[in-house]
Amino acid sequence: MSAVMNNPQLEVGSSGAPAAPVVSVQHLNKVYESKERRVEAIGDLSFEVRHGDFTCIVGPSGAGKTTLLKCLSGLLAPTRGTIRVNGHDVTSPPEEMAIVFQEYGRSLFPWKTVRENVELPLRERKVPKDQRRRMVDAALEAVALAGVGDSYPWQLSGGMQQRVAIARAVAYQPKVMVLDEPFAAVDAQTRADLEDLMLRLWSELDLTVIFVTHDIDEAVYLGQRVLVLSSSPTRVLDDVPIDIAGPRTQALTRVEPGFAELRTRVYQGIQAAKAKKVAA
Ligand SMILES: Nc1ncnc2c1ncn2[C@@H]1O[C@H](COP(=O)(O)OP(=O)(O)OP(=O)(O)O)[C@@H](O)[C@H]1O
Repeated sequence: MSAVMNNPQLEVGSSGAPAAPVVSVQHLNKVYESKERRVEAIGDLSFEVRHGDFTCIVGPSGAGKTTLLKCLSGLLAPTRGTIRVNGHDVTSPPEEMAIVFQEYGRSLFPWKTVRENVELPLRERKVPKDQRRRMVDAALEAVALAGVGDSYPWQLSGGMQQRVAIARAVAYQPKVMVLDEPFAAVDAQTRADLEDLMLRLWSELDLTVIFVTHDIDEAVYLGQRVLVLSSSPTRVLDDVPIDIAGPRTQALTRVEPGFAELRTRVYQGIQAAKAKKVAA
C-alpha cells in the first residue's frame, strides 16, 4: 500500500489574495468546419487552474475533452475565447507544459532506447549533454525505471512504457502536466500503481496537473477537484471539490463514505449530461 501526501493548497500572493491562475480558459469555443459538416465541439467553456491544483476532467464520450486538451497545449487554435498559461496567451505549445497521451505505444519511438526517448525534448531544447544526462537519470529514478535506460520500449510492459512517457514529460521539469486518459490501456493493478505514481510526482515535483479520464473513481481518487463537462457543445456542468482529508491510499480512500458521495455526484453529473444530449 502506498501513502501519498497531498500537495500544499493554493498559493497565496504577497497581498494575501490568491495567486494568479497557472491556467486560465475563458469562453473557449471550438468549431470544426469542413465542406461536409460543421461540429461545434466546445460551446462556451471557462475555468481556472491554480498553482499546485490536481484537476481531473470527466464528461461523456465526445464531450470535447481531447479537443480541450489540444487547445490547452497549443496544438489546435480556438475558434473563440482565450487560453492563458502562466499569464501568456497560448498560440503554440507552452514551454512550461508537458503532455502525456493514452497511446504510449505511439508516443515512444521504438528504435530509440528508453534513455534516448526521455532525452528527446531536452535535446530539442538544446540542454547541454552533462545536464541532460543528470535530468534523464533523475526522471527515470522518479518513475522507478532507473535500471532500464538502455532497453527499448518494446522490451517493456505496457505500464512500464507509460512510465517512460511520464518520465519524458517530467524530465524537463514542467510546471503544468496535461494527461489525456493516460492509464486507459493498462490493467487494473498497473493502473492503481500508475495513479499512485502520479500523486507522488505531483507532490514531490510541485506540479499543476490537468488529468482527463473516463473513470469516475480515478478522477475522485486523484483530483483535488473534478470538472464535469456537458456533451458537446461543451461547457462546465459541475465543479466538484474533492475534500478527502489526509494521504490518499488505494486501500482506504476508496472505501471512505465521503468518496462514495463524491463519486455519486460526479456520476449523476455525467448521466445528466448524457440525458440532455439525448433530449436535444
Ligand atoms: N478533427 C475533427 N474534425 C471534425 N470533428 C471533430 C474532430 N475532432 C473531434 N471532432 C468532433 O468533436 C467532438 C468532440 O470530440 P473529442 O474527441 O474532443 O471528444 P472527447 O470528449 O475527447 O471524446 P472521447 O471521450 O470519446 O475520447 C465530437 O463530436 C467529435 O466527433
